[in-house]
Amino acid sequence: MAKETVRVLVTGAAGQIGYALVPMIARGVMLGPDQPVILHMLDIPPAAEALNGVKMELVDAAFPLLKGVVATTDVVEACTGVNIAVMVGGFPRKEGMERKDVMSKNVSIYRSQASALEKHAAANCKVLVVANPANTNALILKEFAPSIPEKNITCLTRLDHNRALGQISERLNVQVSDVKNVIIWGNHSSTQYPDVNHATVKTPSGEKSVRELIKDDEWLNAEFITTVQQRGAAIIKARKLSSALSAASSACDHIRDWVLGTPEGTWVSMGVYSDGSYNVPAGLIYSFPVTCQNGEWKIVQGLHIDEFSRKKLDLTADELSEEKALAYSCLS
Ligand SMILES: NC(=O)c1ccc[n+]([C@@H]2O[C@H](COP(=O)([O-])OP(=O)(O)OC[C@H]3O[C@@H](n4cnc5c(N)ncnc54)[C@H](O)[C@@H]3O)[C@@H](O)[C@H]2O)c1
Ligand SMILES: O=C(O)C[C@H](O)C(=O)O
Repeated sequence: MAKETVRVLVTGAAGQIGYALVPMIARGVMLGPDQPVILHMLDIPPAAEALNGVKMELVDAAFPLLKGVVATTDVVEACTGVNIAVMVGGFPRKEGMERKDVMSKNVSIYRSQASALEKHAAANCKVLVVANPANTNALILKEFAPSIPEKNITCLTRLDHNRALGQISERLNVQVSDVKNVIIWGNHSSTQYPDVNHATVKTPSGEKSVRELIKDDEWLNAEFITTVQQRGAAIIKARKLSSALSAASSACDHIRDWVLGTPEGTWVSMGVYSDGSYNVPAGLIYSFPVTCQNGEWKIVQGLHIDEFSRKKLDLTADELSEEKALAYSCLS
């Protein structure tokens, strides 16, 4: 029997991540090759013409799974009936702007879009915030959409997770698909902690720990961590634009695993509402290792955290607490 069509919202759809993301969704990369979709694309009035151009291209590409396209600058129309919301739209930092200026603009965007989602999205809509500061935008969205269950509001750290897998695979000269169970803890920022202490690689003689195979703790505890933390900045330096295809692909990975489940024995990283696991303060959107089943994520419990890791988990939590305070000060 054909599956019921799913409505997927992409905000900021005329931007560069949007341009990479919408064809992936229309091709079934996000929800599977048998899942029909209707795309809802939102942008702001100055981008309306470009947004219409993206819609024209979607029509021209004749995607068999794409059952309709709503391209609009009206947030209510965009949010109505959506089952999945990927929030990419936001205000980027410009020359001469203070961090607080950007935070205050995004806080007000996420506050109003939270209300629209709460009122008009389908029941049980799953939300992924991509736009920076991703964790804090997601937290504001949660605060202003109190009737959306907190477990339904997440932010993207899967790109950082995938970057960590990529670095390990390059270093060991193994297939990236044979590396698993890295963890990104904390904020999608340069304080994030990419942790390989539980990561493994599939080898002809069985699964081996990444530390055992790399045999270079100095590299793993320093250069590897900063490379992953700074990868976004390195892409901006190289492309003069921030990451887009990898961000779009990772957003698809995030939603696919959330909806369709993580493979047995594998976890992924997602920014989720902290319940105090691993002594991370409750009430932050913090990236944890999670497994997903039946459309629900669960934080992986019981992993040993050594002293080195503890400091890093706390540092990125402190930054998130500061961002939260800054966001609240913008609201008052
Ligand atoms: N979490 C991650 O891993 C990750 C990775 C890459 C980029 N990002 C962030 O994603 C965001 C988007 O990046 P991009 O390169 O696509 O930027 P972009 O500037 O190309 O696109 C952003 C789009 O958002 C639109 N927009 C602005 N305000 C809006 C609003 N109120 N409602 C709807 N749309 C609005 C803009 O008009 C623009 O089309 C940025 O904040 C970027 O820093 C996050
Ligand atoms: O680093 C950035 O500012 C862009 C984005 O968040 C990324 O990680 O590529």
